[in-house]
Amino acid sequence: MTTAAPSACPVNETTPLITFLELLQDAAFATFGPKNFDSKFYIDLSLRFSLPVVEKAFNSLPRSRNGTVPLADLEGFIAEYFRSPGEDLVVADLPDYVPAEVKHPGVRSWALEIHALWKNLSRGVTSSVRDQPELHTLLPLPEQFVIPGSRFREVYYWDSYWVIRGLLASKMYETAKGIVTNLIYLLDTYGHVLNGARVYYTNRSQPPLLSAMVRAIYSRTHDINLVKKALPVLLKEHGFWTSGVHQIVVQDAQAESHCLSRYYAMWDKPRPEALSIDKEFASNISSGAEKRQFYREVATAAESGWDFSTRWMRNLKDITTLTTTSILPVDLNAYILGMELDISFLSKVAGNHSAANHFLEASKAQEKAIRAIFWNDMKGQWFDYWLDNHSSCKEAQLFEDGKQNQAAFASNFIPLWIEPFSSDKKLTDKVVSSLRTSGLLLHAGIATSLTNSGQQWDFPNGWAPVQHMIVEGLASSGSSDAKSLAEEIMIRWIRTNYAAYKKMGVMYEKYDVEKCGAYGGGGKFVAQTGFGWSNGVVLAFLEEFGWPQDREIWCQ
Ligand SMILES: OC[C@H]1O[C@H](O[C@H]2O[C@H](CO)[C@@H](O)[C@H](O)[C@H]2O)[C@H](O)[C@@H](O)[C@@H]1O
Repeated sequence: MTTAAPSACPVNETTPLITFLELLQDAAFATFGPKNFDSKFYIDLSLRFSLPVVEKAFNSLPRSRNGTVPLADLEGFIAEYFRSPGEDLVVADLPDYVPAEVKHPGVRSWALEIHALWKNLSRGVTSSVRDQPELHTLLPLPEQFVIPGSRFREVYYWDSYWVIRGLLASKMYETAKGIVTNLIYLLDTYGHVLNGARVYYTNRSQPPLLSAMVRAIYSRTHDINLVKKALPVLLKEHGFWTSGVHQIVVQDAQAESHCLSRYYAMWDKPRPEALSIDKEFASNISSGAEKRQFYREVATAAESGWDFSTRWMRNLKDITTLTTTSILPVDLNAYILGMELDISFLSKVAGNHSAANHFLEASKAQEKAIRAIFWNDMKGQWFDYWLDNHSSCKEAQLFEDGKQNQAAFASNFIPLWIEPFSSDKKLTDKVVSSLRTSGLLLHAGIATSLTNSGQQWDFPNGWAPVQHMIVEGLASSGSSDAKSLAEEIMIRWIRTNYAAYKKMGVMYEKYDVEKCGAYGGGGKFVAQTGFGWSNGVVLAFLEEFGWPQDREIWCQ
């Protein structure tokens, strides 16, 4: 799969296998109907025979005029010509897995069960994926990895940050390094770290946290070889996010220009892993060009990790008004600032002082840009900045106050995770009182937004990984008020999760939002233990904050 020549609106080419699996999906959707239909199941199938052989058999299936195939014929065809999703993965051995020591008696069994879940979630690819990649949508990663779980059977980019933090808490350093090696491989091969390790994810990335992973591992292991291996590709990644279609220049009121970044997927068709949903979303859009633009906005929202949220919608009730490419997101730009500081730190460790200085300077410019364009001193938050629709990276935009989106989102507080902001006590105090009055603090933790839209990245859901970044920012700041807010939030969240565990057990699949009275405001507030990145957050929390023994939160 190669990227088309640079153009105003780049689109990656698709592959013959994806095109064929989409046709199969269409036939399956027509035949089996929409109930319980999951596009991802079909796009994750692997072929038992070469594509021409499978296509020939598919084309000779009997069909009605509306595309349905007799049920038995389609089921028989799928069983004969495909391997089920997941069959091209093997459960991996984890040589560095050791039973954890947990001293606190109240939570020992919970912690040990979560720790043991690494064994359930570790995978490697089969030799067929390496030898015959054309039969698989799974990509041939060189090392073992940890998957989120459930229908997500591949490694994900930003999930891996919290997986790694959890693995470090579990002292599984080699497994953590293996994941980074895989992401380096993807970055080297495709020019960016993919959303996930599947052919259909090559057209976009996800929130860029690779440098944070490398730094977290280095701080534990002092593995200089990992740093040296990572640095050249981290430079590549920095270039990916700060140039071309990702970069927008905004000129502030003092006529100073700031370079900021946006999400921008190189795709303008339905997502192959969500084909039926995306086609349904777009069914009322009649113009071909508008449809293509809409599909790009959808894929770009997926790149943001926040798929989907009213954060990206001009009309909160209408998904077709997604306008993700026309928004400069606070969190993305905070992560890029973090990346620059990490690269500077890692370059220094590797003895490259000129690169260290260069990235320190870059970070100062990025920090200044974040303060100039996103920070709102009256409100004590950083707000996403809305561009005019279809803004190109060519013309500089003139800053206007009214273009800050003042709706409350958890992402408005992400810059606190990055040191230049958390170390600014005056600013942190302002942010703390703004967070306290934002309405986002609920019984079980921080909600992602205040709009109950039914989207998974909106109220009343709260996502542990995002929440934990804010909590870490608060905890690391010099403000005692911020530290006590961090503890307050974590205690609410961990208490809810522990109560859920006591009621329903540790596995993600067992959780049932309706049945678990302890959730207090949305299923996603639970740790989702059994799910990769949530396990990581729980273990990182336990390691970082210790067990708050005096609070009696473990006795419910
Ligand atoms: O299949 C639909 C979408 O699923 C992914 O998004 C969600 O799960 C990811 C894995 O845990 C997570 O990283 C993301 O934040 C979630 O919204 C996938 O990343 C999307 O690209 C995909 O279209």
